[in-house]
Amino acid sequence: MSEFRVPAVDIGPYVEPEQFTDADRAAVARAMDEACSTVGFVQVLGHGVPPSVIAGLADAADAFFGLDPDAKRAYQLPPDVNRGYTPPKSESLSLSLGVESASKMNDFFEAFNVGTAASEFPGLDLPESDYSENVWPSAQFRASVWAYYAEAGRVAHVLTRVFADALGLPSDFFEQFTDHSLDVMRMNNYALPPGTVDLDGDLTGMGEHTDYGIVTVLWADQVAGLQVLGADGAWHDVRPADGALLVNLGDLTAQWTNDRWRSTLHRVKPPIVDGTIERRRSAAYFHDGNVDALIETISTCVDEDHPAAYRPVTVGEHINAKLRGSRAGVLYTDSDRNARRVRAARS
Ligand SMILES: O=C(O)CCC(=O)C(=O)O
Ligand SMILES: [Fe+2]
Repeated sequence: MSEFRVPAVDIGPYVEPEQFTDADRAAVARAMDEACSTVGFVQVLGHGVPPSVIAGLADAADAFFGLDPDAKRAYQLPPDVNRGYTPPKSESLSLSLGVESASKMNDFFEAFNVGTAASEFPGLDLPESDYSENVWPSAQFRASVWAYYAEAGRVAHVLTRVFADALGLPSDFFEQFTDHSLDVMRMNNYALPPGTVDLDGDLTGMGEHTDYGIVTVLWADQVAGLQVLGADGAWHDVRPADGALLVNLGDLTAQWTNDRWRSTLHRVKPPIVDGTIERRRSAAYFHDGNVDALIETISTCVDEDHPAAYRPVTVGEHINAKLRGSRAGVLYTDSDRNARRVRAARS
């Protein structure tokens, strides 16, 4: 069996263009094309996010998740508002895929979501239901989380420029779809108090899913748990290398590229040590695109051997159908292919 590996790509030549040549950038774009075509997950180096900003994010998440359950629940919002606190076992990501979890148990992660708000674009009439305002447990939390949010957003934007080059498109191709991008960051905490862990039950940290948008920038600590479904049909453990951010493609990119690039299935199954869950943390920054952008397969990705596989969809339509699955328990039904891949991997 061939060894599963998440390729590393150093995007330094795009982050600090003046220090590199066009040939350096072309090499990055080629490496990205290879990674996106084969795995759909990439270890990104040279991203330029200061370690102090990452440490600030981790500290803010630790401080919040360390509060009493009641204090955390004060920041819970209705399921149709994708912001604020999500208690453990209130979502089921596999429902976003059209698959019910074997035990019908919800995922045990808890999360805190922040995102882009309509008020950031006073000149545009953006729907508040998508671009909801944030809630902030403290000024310190807000400053630290927002500093990282800005950095992750910058990295996501740089990545779309790498993608455009890798796909042979004009470098600014994605700008028209992302100038008021509906971005959301989910900070995840995988932990259950000692004594509450039912070792015989189905312990899913986060159920299998694909991400919904264009690209995800994922910071994760190095505790095991993240698993990626390889082209070989098996689940593989993935841990970020020192200093790396994990990057994976979402459904909209698979759709744009007619599956030349992969929106890779992944899930989280944190290890159990001495009868308790080894705590794990992550923060997924979802770069989803403008709510009103129409995603149509890129013409260079369609030919006789690769007929167009998807009907055009707006970002808002797709993201909301998916969120109704994960957050509101309404099974998503437009993804037979992915649901089949998950069932095949289970058996
Ligand atoms: O915790 C992780 O490493 C993955 C999280 C994830 O897949 C998500 O939030 O969509
Ligand atoms: Fe994900």
